[in-house]
Amino acid sequence: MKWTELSILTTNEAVEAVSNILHEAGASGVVIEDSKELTKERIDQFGEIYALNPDDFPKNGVVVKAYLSATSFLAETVEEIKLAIANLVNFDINIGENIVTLCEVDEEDWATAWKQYYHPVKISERFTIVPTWEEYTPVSTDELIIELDPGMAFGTGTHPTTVMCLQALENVVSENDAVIDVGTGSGVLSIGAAMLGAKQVHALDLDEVAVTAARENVELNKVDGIVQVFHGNLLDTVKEPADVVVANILAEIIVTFTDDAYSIVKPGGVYVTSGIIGAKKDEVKEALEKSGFTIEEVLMMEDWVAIIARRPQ
Ligand SMILES: C[S@@+](CC[C@H](N)C(=O)[O-])C[C@H]1O[C@@H](n2cnc3c(N)ncnc32)[C@H](O)[C@@H]1O
Repeated sequence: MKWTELSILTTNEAVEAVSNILHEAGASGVVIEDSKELTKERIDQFGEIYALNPDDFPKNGVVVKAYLSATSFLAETVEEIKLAIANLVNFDINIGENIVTLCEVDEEDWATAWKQYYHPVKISERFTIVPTWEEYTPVSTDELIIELDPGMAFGTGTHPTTVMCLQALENVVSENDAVIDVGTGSGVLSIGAAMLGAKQVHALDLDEVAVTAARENVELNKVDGIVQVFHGNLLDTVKEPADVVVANILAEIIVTFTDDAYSIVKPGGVYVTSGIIGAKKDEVKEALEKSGFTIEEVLMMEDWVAIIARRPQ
């Protein structure tokens, strides 16, 4: 299958907004190439500094690449994207040079394009995420290793929202808990919950590609006796209450089902939400409180927020 790669040369300031526009326009994946990445010092678990190839990065600014299926209404979609990006200046966002280029790529090329940026990374007190194609030896005995091949599903495990969700799960999942993971993507949060001792995890996603990727990753991490992956829309098909529910989707979606989440979280249980950009924090907090949750903690990483809320006893 052919895909169209849309490259936008923009600024650091605009990168989240541009990525959101691309996601909303139906892009099946976004790759960010930041000129600053080249000068950042990176040290892996063993103290080795690894080098990146300068040819993969822009000289200045940030290139955001999105992949659109050739079957979509490409010309219209590209025009809408250009317009939405140009409109960002009305919100005082500097969009820099805003050079937009298009090229055609094979599925195989984009499915593997991001692999060069993806290495083992310790993302919390206990979790290290290891791509399936990398060798890794645990540093300590209580380290929990999640092996992942996200394929075309969201969830390399290293996005700030995923990292915050895993950190939150580390604190709230207890032995034998029942957990629900809404929008499981690569399955990373469900696998994490199972490794933390959950006795059953119900993972679901609207995207069939994610369902397949999550099932493969669940098997790879040998938690298939605990995690079951389903195709489904939000909590529509979930009947069993859970001790912990996690949803790393978008703020706009989270606010639409806080009542359903309240009904499915057991009294005293926890609801972890993320996928929330800083500007939407209060809107999500209000929706959660209106449904009856008590906000326990708000985590922040870069411009992203995760909220830990509890259903009172
Ligand atoms: C930001 S990704 C999070 C993936 C993963 N949980 C993580 O933390 O890395 C959001 C996921 O939610 C899924 N999603 C979006 N809308 C949904 C809906 N209405 N019902 C179920 N899943 C949905 C998307 O397909 C995507 O896989």
